[in-house]
Order: sequence, then C-alpha cells, then structure tokens
Amino acid sequence: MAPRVLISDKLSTAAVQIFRDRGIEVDYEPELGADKQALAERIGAYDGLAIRSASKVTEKVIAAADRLKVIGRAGIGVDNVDIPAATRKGIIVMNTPFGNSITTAEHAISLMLSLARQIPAADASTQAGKWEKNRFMGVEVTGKTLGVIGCGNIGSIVADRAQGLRMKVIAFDPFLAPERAMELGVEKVELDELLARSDFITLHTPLTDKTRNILSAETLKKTRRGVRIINCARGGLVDEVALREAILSGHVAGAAFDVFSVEPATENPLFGLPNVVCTPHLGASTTEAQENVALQVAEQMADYLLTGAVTNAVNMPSISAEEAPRMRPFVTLAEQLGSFAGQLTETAIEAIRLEFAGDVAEMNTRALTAAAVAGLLRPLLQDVNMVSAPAIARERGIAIEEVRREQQGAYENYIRLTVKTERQERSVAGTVFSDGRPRLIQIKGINMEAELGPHMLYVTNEDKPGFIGALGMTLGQANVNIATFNLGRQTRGGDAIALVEIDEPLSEAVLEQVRRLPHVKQAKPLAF
Ligand SMILES: NC(=O)c1ccc[n+]([C@@H]2O[C@H](COP(=O)([O-])OP(=O)(O)OC[C@H]3O[C@@H](n4cnc5c(N)ncnc54)[C@H](O)[C@@H]3O)[C@@H](O)[C@H]2O)c1
Ligand SMILES: O=C(O)[C@H](O)COP(=O)(O)O
Repeated sequence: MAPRVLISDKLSTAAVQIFRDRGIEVDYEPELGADKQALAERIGAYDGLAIRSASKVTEKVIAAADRLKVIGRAGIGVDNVDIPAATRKGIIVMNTPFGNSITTAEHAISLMLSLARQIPAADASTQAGKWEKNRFMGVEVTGKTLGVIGCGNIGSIVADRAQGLRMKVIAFDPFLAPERAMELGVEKVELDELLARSDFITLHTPLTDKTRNILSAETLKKTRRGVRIINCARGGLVDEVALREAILSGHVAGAAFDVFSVEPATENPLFGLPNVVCTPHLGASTTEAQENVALQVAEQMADYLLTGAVTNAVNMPSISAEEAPRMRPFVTLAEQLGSFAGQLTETAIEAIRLEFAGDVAEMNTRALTAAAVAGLLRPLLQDVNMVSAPAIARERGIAIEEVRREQQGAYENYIRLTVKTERQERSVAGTVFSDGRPRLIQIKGINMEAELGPHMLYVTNEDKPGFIGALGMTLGQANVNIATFNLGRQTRGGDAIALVEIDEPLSEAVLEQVRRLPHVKQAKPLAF
C-alpha cells in the first residue's frame, strides 16, 4: 500500500508534486493544522505529516496518530511539535535547517532598516496625505554596533549583511567557537557587554528554558538608552510587557517584531506603541525560501517513507540514502541481538554496551545502537522502535555505552551487545557475511554460527553424550520439524548451548518435556 501524507499547513504546492512523483498519496489541507481537534480526528489515516508553524502537533494529536512515521517541518522551528511525545511513539520529526535562513536574515535586516527610518509609519502617514517631513527623523546604521544574540545559521548571515552595511557586529552565543567568530569577523562577548554596547539588538536563538525572556525587565535595564530591538526568531525571547514599559519610558527607541509570545497575535502589549514595527511571522515568507523548504521536506519525508533514509531528524541520527541499503542487514543484526538478549532478560536492565569492530565500526553506529536497544526493549514494551528506544532507555535510567574498534579476529565486522541486569551480565555477538545475512556468532562467550528464524528454541545444557539425540527425538515425537540445529560449548563437558530453528512454535507441553531432559539447564522459545 502506498504511504499517505497529509499537508496540514500552507506549503508550496511543489511539495504535493514531489510526493505524487514518488508514488506517495497526498492530501493538501492548508487550513487543517491550526485546528488541533480536527487534526487529531484526521491524523490516524496518515504515515506522514508535513507542516509549517501553524499546525499544532500536540500530545493529543500524536496519541491519535496510529500509523504516523514521520513529521516533516518545512522550515526550522519545531516548537509547535511535542517532540518527546513523538519520540516516545517512534515518530521521526525532521526539519529543513537551512532552507529559509537567508530569507529570514534578510527579513531581520529589513526590519532593522525599517526601524531606523520609521518606514512603516512614514508610509502610512504619506499615503494618508499628511506629508509629515519633520515628524520622521531617522538614525544611520553605518558605524553603529549591532548585538546579535544567537549567532547560528541565521545570526551569522545577519552579521555578514550588517558588516556590508558597515556596522560593527558583536555576538553573544555560548556555543560560538572563537575561531568561528573570527571567521565571521564578529566580536564574541558576554550578554551584559552586548547589552551595554549595542545600538541595535537582534535575536536569533531558539526558544529554550535558557533563552525565554532573555530580554526581560532586568536585562533591558542594562541596555543603552536609545537601543532598538529586533526579534525575528521566536516569541517569548523578549518579555513584551517589560519592553512596552521600556519603550514608553523612552529608554528603548523602538522595536521590530516578526514573532510574538502568542500567535496568531491579534493583540499584543507592543501594538500601537510609537516606533514599533510588526509583521505577522513573515521571516520565512519568500517565494524562494518556501520553494526550498517545501521541496526539501517532501524529498526528506519521501526518502524516509520509501527507503528508510533519515535526513535532518531532530530525534534520530541521520542515515543517508546511500547508507540506508548498506546498513539494512546491520540494522537487522543489531535488532536481532537486542531481541535475543531482551527475550532472555527477566530482571531490570541497568546498562547496555554495544561494541562495533571492523567495517561496521565505520558506519552510523548511533543508529545501530538505537536498533539494538529497540530490539532489546521490544519484548518488554512492545511499541518501541529505533526512534523511541534510546529515549525510553534514558527515561528508565538504563546507561548506554558505545565502543568502536578496528577489526579483531576472523570476522570483517562484528557487533557485540552486553546487557547488565541486577543479577548478571549477558553478551551476544553477531556478524553480517558477504551474502548480506546476519548470523549470531557468540552467545555468553560460546562460539557458534546461527541464522535466526521466526521460531527458535534456545537450550542451555551440560555438554554430555546423548543430549542431542534426546532433544531431536523429543521434537520429532512431537511432530516438530527442525530447520537448523546449531551447537556450541564452553569446554569439553562444560556449559553448552543449542539454538534450534523449528518450523512452528512449541507447545508448552513439549517445552516442558525438553526442560525435563537430562543435562538441560534452561529451555526457552524465542521469536524473531
Ligand atoms: N521569523 C521566522 O519566520 C523564522 C524563520 C526561520 C527561523 N526562525 C527562528 O530563528 C531562530 C534561529 O534559527 P537558526 O536557523 O539560526 O538556528 P541555529 O540553531 O542555527 O542558531 C541558533 C543559535 O542560538 C545559539 N544559542 C542557543 N542557546 C543560546 C543562549 N542561551 N544564548 C545565546 N545563544 C544561544 C546557538 O548556539 C546557535 O548558534 C530559531 O528560533 C528559528 O526557529 C524564525
Ligand atoms: O522556524 C521557522 O522556519 C520559521 O518560524 C518559519 O515559520 P513558517 O514556516 O510558519 O513561516
């Protein structure tokens, strides 16, 4: 069945075409996403949801999204998506982190110049027939200091364009490397220094617990008198009531806002103040940017739905289109190792260690670890996949360690999973041969070479004569056909393992007979 995608926001119709060209059914309903209730009622029928900022993908919407695999944000900010809820449900959330950066940076510069010359008010007055030449006195930007809060993709483009306007640019961004600041020609400063020195301040951070109200009543007091403030990033970065006071008191000379703490903003503390310029979240709204983000998000979502390639996901490591087919058998192996260990684990898991050696150590091991953890947790939790597994493990306090090393021993590639519970440590290892089929090669330190089938019987026993015959006889008498029979032992006469593939699941009665055979320590059915 072809995957189905819902576009619930106003995306360029280029996205619709891409989905159709790639054989994906698509419904384009640009007004739907703003209505949470309507979105929750409809979402159950779709594998993909493509959005911008108007769609509110709440926990309730996600709870109703029974077959949803991917949410694609045609743009940057994903604060309208409940990412923890999506992750827990195994839904990938992806965005297009660069497609609208230039456009948004240009909007910030446009707002800064509009503010410096009061262009919107002058325009309104002129078109009203007033010709108020003496009312509108502007300021030059040349030689002025622009303080950039958040110097990432957009902030650094703004810095570059501002330097073209001959401004001095200073930036506050704890994650900005000094070399990068040097490359950008930007002076890296602390927030207080930025506040004290800037003639214009422009914000370009995401909204986080640290950045919420980064410009508050307290920090606004530290700004220069006559400062002008531009927010083209996210509502909530500036305390709008405190800014209103600062404008009314004359301390702040003006503000230009594209984003507001409540959107759509039909009323706001800043509305109606002198020298305040507002636009309705237009930062990304150019033909070029909208075409970019729509094409990109549709390609990314189609890649994921059709091939498993993951690009620009915010809750899952990337897997490129080239990597996806090469990684597939290793993902299967990692899941099988996890599932094998998970089915044998009966007490709480404390820690998991994944060791990757040889070729596989060069691959995207974070994704393979996620697959192994998903396999491990699935017998315990059912609804878990590569997206949700690491987050669920973290929530449960399970430590995950990943080790990569060069090839050791005979196998070109090797993955070993060790699970530590409160009672014991159990490890299982596997490889993928050149035929592309995964094999288990070591269980609890015992070597063997087994391919896993849908129904397996795992037996641990003492290595004593007669056991193999007795097991074969028991299964035969119960009319259970053996597909493969794999054996391994620690030492002669020591601990041994039999891993038997059978054509159908064992009844509890036959299992009990196996458990009662001489030398058997444990017998457990496994399903893959
Ligand atoms: N108005 C619009 O239409 C529009 C369009 C695109 C993006 N945006 C918004 O613009 C913002 C920036 O986007 P971007 O693509 O440049 O993101 P980015 O991730 O490339 O850059 C964000 C920068 O903020 C910095 N940062 C994080 N926490 C900080 C803190 N506490 N103090 C100072 N700096 C901090 C990061 O180190 C990073 O360099 C986002 O909020 C995005 O949603 C708005
Ligand atoms: O984060 C973004 O990309 C911007 O806020 C743009 O939002 P929009 O796509 O809803 O215009």
